[in-house]
Amino acid sequence: MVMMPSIGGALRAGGGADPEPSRISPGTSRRVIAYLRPHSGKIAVFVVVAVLESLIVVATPLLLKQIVDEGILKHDSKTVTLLACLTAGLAVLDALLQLALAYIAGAIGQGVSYDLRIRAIGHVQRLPVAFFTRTQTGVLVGRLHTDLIMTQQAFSQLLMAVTGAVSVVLVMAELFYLSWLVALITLVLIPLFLIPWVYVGRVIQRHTRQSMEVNAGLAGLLQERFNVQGAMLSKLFGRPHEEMAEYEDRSRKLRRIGVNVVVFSRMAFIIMALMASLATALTYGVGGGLVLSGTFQLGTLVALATLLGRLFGPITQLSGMQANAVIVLVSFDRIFELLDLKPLIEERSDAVVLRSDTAPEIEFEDVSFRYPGADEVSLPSLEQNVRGGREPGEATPEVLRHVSLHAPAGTLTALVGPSGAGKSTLTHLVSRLYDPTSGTVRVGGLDLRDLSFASLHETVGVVSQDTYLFHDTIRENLRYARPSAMEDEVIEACKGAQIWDLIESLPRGLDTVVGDRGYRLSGGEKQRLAIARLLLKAPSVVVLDEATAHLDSESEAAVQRALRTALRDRTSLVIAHRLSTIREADQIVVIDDGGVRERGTHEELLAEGGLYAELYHTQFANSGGDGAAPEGDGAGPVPQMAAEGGR
Ligand SMILES: Nc1ncnc2c1ncn2[C@@H]1O[C@H](COP(=O)(O)OP(=O)(O)OP(=O)(O)O)[C@@H](O)[C@H]1O
Repeated sequence: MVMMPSIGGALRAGGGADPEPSRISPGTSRRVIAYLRPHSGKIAVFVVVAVLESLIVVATPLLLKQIVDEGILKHDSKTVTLLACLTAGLAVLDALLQLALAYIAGAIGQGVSYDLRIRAIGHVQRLPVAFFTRTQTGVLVGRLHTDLIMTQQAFSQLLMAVTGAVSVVLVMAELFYLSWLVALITLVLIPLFLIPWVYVGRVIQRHTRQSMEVNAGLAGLLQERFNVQGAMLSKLFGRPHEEMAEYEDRSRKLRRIGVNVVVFSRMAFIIMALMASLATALTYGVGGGLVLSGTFQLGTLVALATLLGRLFGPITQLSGMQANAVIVLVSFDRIFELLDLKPLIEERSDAVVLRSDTAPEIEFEDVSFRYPGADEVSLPSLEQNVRGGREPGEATPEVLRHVSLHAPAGTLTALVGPSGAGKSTLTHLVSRLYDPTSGTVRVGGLDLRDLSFASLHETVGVVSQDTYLFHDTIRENLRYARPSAMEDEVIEACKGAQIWDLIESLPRGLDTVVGDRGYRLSGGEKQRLAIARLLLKAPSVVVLDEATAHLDSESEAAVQRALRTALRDRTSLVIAHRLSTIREADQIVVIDDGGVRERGTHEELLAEGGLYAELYHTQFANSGGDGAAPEGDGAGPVPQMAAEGGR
């Protein structure tokens, strides 16, 4: 179209001026169009209705011309009445068509955002845990939620502006039909106003992306600080004035950007309104002279003036189109960026199902591992609150080196070793949170990478040290492991986990809400709930990270009994912090510096006098015991065998 700047061109130009924050990746428009394809039926109806509506827009000035020339000037009241009624009827039809357009535009806009949202959430669900360890939750949520709300609004408005484009074309055609001179003057005038408009569009584009980023960053920060753990940390260690200064700084940025966006958006409208007024004055100036000289009729002048009013209306609407197109493209681009992140852990198309009714053996064969680097799993824009940022191509060290390990079916393997030795990493590989960099992890003789996700989840159950509970009732938290579980099964699991007595004593029993992340429960209670959740799931492989937190002897004994039930007849890999667990283990594997240093039973390893014996004695020496003490209670924690004996 002659009078409209290319939106893509304006965006690219804007990107050139400020490459980082405002650049839209090449191909974004093409990908957006792909999302429109499923809605092509609705779009076709929309275009037909838009054309009909625009035809009404251009028909009215012609009717007015007839009223003046054939009715008023010829004193024909019947023609005046008839044409006036027709004009009114068209105005009503126009209103109804506009309503229909708004409905269809809304349906298309919402439909596209729905598709994009479902795709994006589904994709994020498939991303590896490494992605979540690097990404700031609030920033991610902002991108998936706030951005998409903005997109759907902008998208509907964008479609509405399309009707404006059709009107502009038809109005210009009619202008030429009525007076080529006025039409030419209009055509010359419009580009003069488009120059400042293109500039305004670029500024709006830059500010839109900046505002999305600052908004997401602030949301991320608030989410981090205003959850129970964040709030607690901030109260204990935080510096409220500095933190407040940070919030103020970000809010100030938002305020500045917001003011700029309002001013520049308004400026676009002002330019358009000014153009309309100047063009009308020009029409009456030039056209008035032409009427006086008898070149054209008064009716034509009225029609021209009306038409010009109808031209600048849609152009004004189109000026919003640029800003809306920018919002849509920027938001889509940000979601596409996320969709382009490849999930590192995928289910094979020919994945096999592991029979999980009997406990399988676990085997590590020459496994080495390093955590994936930021470039492989994350996006710099999702780590924006991290001070100092990250280095591109940042290499990560090898955490496990040539680990070979065999845990026979139905046995308990205790993992011990200094802090940072790689024990948790080893267990992460069994639940396939990560895949080894080299070597193979097998469960039941099958490579984990060959298993279907469903059977892997069914087979392997995990109880981590830091129990995570949703802000929901105890019942729902437990049933998360098996939504089909009946009430008596839930109770049975609670009894097995030694937590039923406590639940029964609560006024609301299983309907007690546990609080954000289970904050209303003690450490021991939370771990027992986690064990109940595991029992409900009844996996044949258990990966357990024992709590290191000190429990009183009563909860200590309860957790110990719960564990005994949880581990019975299962193949288990336990990061052991309690002597009783270590002593009950069929084998103890000592991990040190990413490798297996020793393995054997408690007695064998003590007799060997190696690292295990050293850790064991150091620990008891530290706690004032003589090495014989643990025999007595058997349930005492091995206080940071890890930390104190560490490297
Ligand atoms: N998500 C991660 N990304 C990168 N490196 C990690 C990650 N998690 C752990 N590491 C590193 O891997 C090494 C092994 O950590 P791991 O948690 O497996 O040790 P651990 O033996 O379980 O220690 P602890 O007893 O203290 O829990 C450490 O050097 C740690 O810094």
